[in-house]
Amino acid sequence: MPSVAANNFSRNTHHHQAKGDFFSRKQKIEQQGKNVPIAAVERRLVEEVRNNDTLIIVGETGSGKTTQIPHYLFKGGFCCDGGIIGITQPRRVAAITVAKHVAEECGVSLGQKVGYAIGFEDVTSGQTKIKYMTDGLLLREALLDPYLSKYSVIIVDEAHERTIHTDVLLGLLKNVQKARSKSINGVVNTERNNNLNNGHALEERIDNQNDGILKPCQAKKYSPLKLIIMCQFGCTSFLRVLWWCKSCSCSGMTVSCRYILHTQA
Ligand SMILES: Nc1ncnc2c1ncn2[C@@H]1O[C@H](COP(=O)(O)OP(=O)(O)OP(=O)(O)O)[C@@H](O)[C@H]1O
Repeated sequence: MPSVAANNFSRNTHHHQAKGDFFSRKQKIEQQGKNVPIAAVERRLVEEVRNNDTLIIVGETGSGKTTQIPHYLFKGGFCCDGGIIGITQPRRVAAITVAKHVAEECGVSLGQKVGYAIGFEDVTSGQTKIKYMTDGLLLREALLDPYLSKYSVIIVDEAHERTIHTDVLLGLLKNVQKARSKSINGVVNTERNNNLNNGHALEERIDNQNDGILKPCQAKKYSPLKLIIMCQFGCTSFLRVLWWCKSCSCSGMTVSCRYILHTQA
């Protein structure tokens, strides 16, 4: 029969081994987050979001768009005014697994700084700043809160999949963005828009024809909504119809991520 001392020794060894495993896994995950190609353009990316209300990000699969960009924006101060960063996924399982992975990478419990919401399952709290969800869920939220007022940034991921929810969401978000912008300025800032779009007024004309779905709120002022659409290479033509875009490449990357920039919807 093993002695008490031997039992204690074995328990301590197990405890230290588990602790060691935990820290080496944590280190590995943190390292993984730093090694993705998109990490090379973190500062540039945050700057682009700061300067543009709508950004279309095109990058290869695995370059780190889904897991890293929300965190970069959080660090860049996009939640400072109390707003949160919402990221939509076409599939429930993706929303859950990515949220778990990002929470682990940030070293927080799921449901605190990083959470997810799908169907009737809501793993978020008052502290949640990065929220992964299905695109259908965000559409449902828009029925209750048409201005999506709790979001400072909304990221539509996997837009190239063109699910009905994603397509409807893109149209809706464009309207929300415009209404929120009007609630502050009275008008959409077309001067900046047109300058950065090389003077193209086409989009503004199309918008005026479709105006009236969501009227700008007279009584309340909303902060501008930053909108980021993420998709894979070669799938942006439908977005160019919805938004008049100019494009620019980001140099110095090991795996290319192209940014197609747009100013304001
Ligand atoms: N749930 C997860 N579990 C473990 N590792 C993950 C998970 N999600 C992402 N990763 C890791 O993070 C890296 C970046 O993935 P991420 O999903 O951010 O890339 P992406 O550019 O958004 O790709 P995609 O366009 O396919 O969504 C991956 O290479 C993978 O190693």
